[in-house]
Amino acid sequence: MGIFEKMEQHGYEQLVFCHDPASGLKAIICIHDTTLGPALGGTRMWPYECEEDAITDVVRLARGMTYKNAAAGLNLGGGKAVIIGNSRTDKSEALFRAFGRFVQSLNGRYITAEDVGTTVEDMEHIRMETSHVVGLGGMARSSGDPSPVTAYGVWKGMKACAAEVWGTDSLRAKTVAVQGLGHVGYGLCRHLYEEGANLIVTDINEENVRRVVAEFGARSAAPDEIYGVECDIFAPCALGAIINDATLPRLKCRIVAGAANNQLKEARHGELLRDKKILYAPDFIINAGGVINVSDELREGGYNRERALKQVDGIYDIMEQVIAISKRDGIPTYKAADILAESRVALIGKVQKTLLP
Ligand SMILES: NC(=O)c1ccc[n+]([C@@H]2O[C@H](COP(=O)([O-])OP(=O)(O)OC[C@H]3O[C@@H](n4cnc5c(N)ncnc54)[C@H](O)[C@@H]3O)[C@@H](O)[C@H]2O)c1
Repeated sequence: MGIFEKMEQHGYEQLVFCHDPASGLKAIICIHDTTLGPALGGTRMWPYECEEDAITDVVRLARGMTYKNAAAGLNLGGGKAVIIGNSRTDKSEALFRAFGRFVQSLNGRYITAEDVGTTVEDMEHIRMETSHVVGLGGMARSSGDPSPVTAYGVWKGMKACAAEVWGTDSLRAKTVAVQGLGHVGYGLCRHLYEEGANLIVTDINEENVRRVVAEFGARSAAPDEIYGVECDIFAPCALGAIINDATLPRLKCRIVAGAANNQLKEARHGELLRDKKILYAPDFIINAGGVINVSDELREGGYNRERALKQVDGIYDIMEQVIAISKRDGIPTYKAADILAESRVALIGKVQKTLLP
């Protein structure tokens, strides 16, 4: 398929190929949709085997950001960038500064941030060449590590699901199985523990398990056992594609709600969850706390944590809306989430501007 054909298929606006011979930079920036505002999305550094793979990844991720930002109620469009290279061996100040110049050349149509393979230090190099970057470390008014805020949003989204299933959003005495106790999983466990939930946890890193068992009185399970434990809620906070043909028949929960990206291996697994009467909280709806937090840096006066957390509280209402659309249209929640995002883009796109000519 030709590149324009690919762009036409899902309405991509712009694909920018960036090459800087001196630093060896080879990057692609994709702007999917700027109806709601400048395209915000991180820069991923990955050793793609071929250019085709890099293009496929960047367009998929950019489109995902349009949906995530729109559903979160942000006035931001969707974009993403990929740098082709090995994040352990190919990084240099020159490479990220060269990339920063390309971001600057887009004049604010694309705003970048950290992603897989890039760090706060890399963002600081980008910042030397452009102001269109968020999520810097150590600066006054920077938003810092997004993970605790992501965890907070997941907890809120989970509570909205609980209200639907049990008629009360209290998670007290509910049993939650958490897979992955890294930055987000740990924070989620803290909220659940403080609310009085029972925890069953797993991680391939034993140290992470020990910490959550000691601090929050969790019971541990082996990594492969977690899918089949008796629980009320399953919270995937590690890997993608964990809702699949092998795991689905083993699930004994009423809700799946966690932070991991791309939890459904295929769309049909979203249908199968619904058939099993398991309420699925679409990942990009309930893990939007991080992007809401970082985007607050762009608002008037710079980052304000209180304001950011207040907006993350809204994930509860957004999850309620997703459930309402799913019931109204008789469709699984993953589809309802797409409808919510698409209708916001369509609606705001129709708002007439009233500026003087
Ligand atoms: N950090 C954020 O703000 C944020 C925002 C949105 C989405 N997410 C997504 O949430 C997930 C977790 O993010 P994070 O920042 O906590 O990552 P992390 O790397 O800090 O934690 C992931 C944890 O999962 C564990 N893990 C890996 N494979 C496992 C397996 N097979 N079984 C059990 N545990 C396993 C790792 O050992 C690690 O402790 C990722 O999918 C990420 O893309 C994170």
